[in-house]
Amino acid sequence: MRTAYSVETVRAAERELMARLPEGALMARAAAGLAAVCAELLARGRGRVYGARVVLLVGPGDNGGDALYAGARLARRGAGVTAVPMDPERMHPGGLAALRAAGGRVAASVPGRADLVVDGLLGIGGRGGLRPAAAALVERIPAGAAVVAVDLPSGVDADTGEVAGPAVTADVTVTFGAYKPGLLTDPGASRVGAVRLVDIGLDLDGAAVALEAPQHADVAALLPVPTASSDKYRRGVVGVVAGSEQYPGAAVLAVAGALRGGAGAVRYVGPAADAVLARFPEVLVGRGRVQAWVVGPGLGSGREAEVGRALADTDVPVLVDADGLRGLDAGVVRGRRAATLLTPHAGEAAALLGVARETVEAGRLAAVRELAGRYGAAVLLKGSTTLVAPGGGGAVRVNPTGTPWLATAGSGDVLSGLAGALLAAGLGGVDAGSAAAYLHGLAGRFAAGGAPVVAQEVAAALPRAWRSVRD
Ligand SMILES: NC(=O)C1=CN([C@@H]2O[C@H](COP(=O)(O)OP(=O)(O)OC[C@H]3O[C@@H](n4cnc5c(N)ncnc54)[C@H](OP(=O)(O)O)[C@@H]3O)[C@@H](O)[C@H]2O)[C@@H](O)CC1
Ligand SMILES: [K+]
Repeated sequence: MRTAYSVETVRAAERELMARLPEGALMARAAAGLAAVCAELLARGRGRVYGARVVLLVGPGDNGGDALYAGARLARRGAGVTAVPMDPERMHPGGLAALRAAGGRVAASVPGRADLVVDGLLGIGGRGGLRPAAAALVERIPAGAAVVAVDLPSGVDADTGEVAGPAVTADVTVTFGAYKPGLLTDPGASRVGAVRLVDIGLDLDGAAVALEAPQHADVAALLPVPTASSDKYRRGVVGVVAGSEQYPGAAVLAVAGALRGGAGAVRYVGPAADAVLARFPEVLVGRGRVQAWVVGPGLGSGREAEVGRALADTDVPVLVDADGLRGLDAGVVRGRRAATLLTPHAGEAAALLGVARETVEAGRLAAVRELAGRYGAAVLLKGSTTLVAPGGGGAVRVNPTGTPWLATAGSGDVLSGLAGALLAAGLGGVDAGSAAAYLHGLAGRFAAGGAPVVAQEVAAALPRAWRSVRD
């Protein structure tokens, strides 16, 4: 897992380490790592550091201090380094002295041309939207310059990824000690560019993880593999309650996802059986015993009783998606014994929370946590960065795979079927949701290959995604 920690946790680890080290040691480590990445970028872009034009945007705190010390290192290697302060009266004194001693200069405004801009305005001490003095500097970042953010892009909230107003968009973010949730969660995540983690010696073993991003090996360890003694019932039967006369395709796509999710069998319940069977003759039709239900894709309106019936099967895991989420009763969900996984997109999450869609989009992490808490269930919030929160609180999973091409009709139906199959195989709600999102994202990338993709191609690419994870 790639793990991210809250600012509070990082600060506590920092205090503990600082108490054991000489003053300035941590900042020196941070600045050395930052300067190394900057030098690498300059060498890649223009062949050498010597003679490069480097601009430092310098905030009033330690984030600015990191930038100044790194700037001093680049100046010593022959770069022309100009520091532009947000507030000329408040600059890290030691960093400023180091930069000056190395031949760097301070200017009141951002030069019109630069090879590299180092964003040292705000780090984990930033609060709320950028104040005007900071925003004015960000607006003047010269076009064509590579932008390196120090710790995180200024204007991005470290704990939530929220972006209130202007913010830096970086090519590379050099972060210290640990990932911060805001680097992995949109809208912040789309501002960070490539993230480089610099080890400064923080000890976070045993600290509470705020957000975790599974990697191939984590997902491989979760995926069910049939053994010699497996039969179709042991592998899990997933029941799919989906589709309507108006939306028969949703049933076909949810079943397609379920079939490729490792279930022993898929049982379909609903009015689109002909369409499902025409496509997948291996599907069982009609009610019967299942190890998990997927209920909701393409149901249309007026089918609440079917959702209620699935949820009433309290010993069997249930995934509720799309139309199934409408008017979902939190009391019923909380009363279930087996896992429940809710898979809303931002609009559905907003309806459940009684807020505007924009509120969910702007604060995805808060929204998914709130929903999971209210329903006491795992919640998978679909979107540019898919998040999965556990019902009982704790680390939220963020999906690192995926592609914007997946924002296509029916893609969510495939995901539901896939996650349902993993529930049927015995995975818990968070594991099933996050493993499904991971495979679905990879399949989307494979199917798209940089071109538009349709949902059935995503389902068809799922076996390749499984293989790539298990390799
Ligand atoms: N963690 C670690 O182990 C290590 C951390 N290190 C580094 O320290 C950084 C944290 O430094 P930090 O605590 O000094 O805070 P920082 O981010 O510089 O900002 C605070 C200043 O910003 C201001 N300000 C706030 N909000 C604002 C806004 N919206 N718009 C404008 N201004 C705003 C605020 O002003 P005030 O509220 O005081 O008026 C205050 O002056 C961290 O990110 C990393 O880079 C490394 O050196 C070593 C190891
Ligand atoms: K920054």
